[in-house]
Amino acid sequence: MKTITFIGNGNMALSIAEGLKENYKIEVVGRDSKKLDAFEQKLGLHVEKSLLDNYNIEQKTVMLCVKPANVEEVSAKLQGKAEILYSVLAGTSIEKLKNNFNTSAVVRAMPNLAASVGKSMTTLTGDTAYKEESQTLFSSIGTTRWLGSEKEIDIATALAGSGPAYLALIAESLTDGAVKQGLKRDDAMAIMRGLFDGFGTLIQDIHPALLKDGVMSPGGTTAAGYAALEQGNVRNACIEAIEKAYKKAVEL
Ligand SMILES: NC(=O)C1=CN([C@@H]2O[C@H](COP(=O)(O)OP(=O)(O)OC[C@H]3O[C@@H](n4cnc5c(N)ncnc54)[C@H](O)[C@@H]3O)[C@@H](O)[C@H]2O)C=CC1
Ligand SMILES: O=C(O)[C@@H]1CCC=N1
Repeated sequence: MKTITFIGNGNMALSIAEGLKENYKIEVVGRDSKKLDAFEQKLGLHVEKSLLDNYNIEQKTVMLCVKPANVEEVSAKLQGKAEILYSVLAGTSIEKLKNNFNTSAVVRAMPNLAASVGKSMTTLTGDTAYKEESQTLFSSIGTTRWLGSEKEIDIATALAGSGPAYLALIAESLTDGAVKQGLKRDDAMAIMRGLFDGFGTLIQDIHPALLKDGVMSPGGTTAAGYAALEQGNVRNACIEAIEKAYKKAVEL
């Protein structure tokens, strides 16, 4: 069994480790032994746990899962040269990773929160020698797509990395709208969840514009609601959300 060494033991590390644990041996490296114990407990199987100080990454397959601002501090504590460094850090360039970490190869990955339910949309880019291995690794937490440049993965970060938060805003506000009109909160929540479940399947095979055409009856309810969304500039707000998130990724 190949070993994957997680550096960082937060939400993303745990979600990815959940997907990998059947087929890979997991090691985890962090700052706090209590948090490492909690990670092991949540994962539900024995993992090799180590503290960060002077940890040796020689020839290891590393999964870097700390925050972008921690790169300098974390890399300074490591020894040895990794075989490959997978980084899930938003907006952190391969050049910056290579300048800080001693590693033969780097692949950037951008999963999303759905990794925790095995349905992440993960984009990948970096050393093409690891294209296949990275796709195999990350397909254990959902769907993968290899991209040809770091600019593209920064845009994909805005779309699919941050996307669950945008859809959550839509989900919450539509539910609030139904409550405002008099639907009970628990009924509104259950109906919203059913809506997203069905929509998630439908959108796999149909263009969004055609889906909309299929729902909208002449002079009907959908046309009335849809016009209100257009009046509220929701389309433009979505386009701007991607622009702002992409620019932030470039800044990080
Ligand atoms: N949460 C999400 O939906 C997504 C997050 N990401 C990326 O995943 C990375 C981790 O995010 P989360 O797991 O959500 O955050 P988290 O806060 O749950 O985990 C961060 C980890 O970094 C460790 N850490 C923090 N400061 C440190 C330091 N100075 N030295 C050593 N370790 C330190 C923490 O102990 C923790 O284990 C981020 O870089 C983020 O850009 C990528 C895709 C989606
Ligand atoms: O908000 C963030 O910066 C991270 C990257 C994508 C999702 N969460």
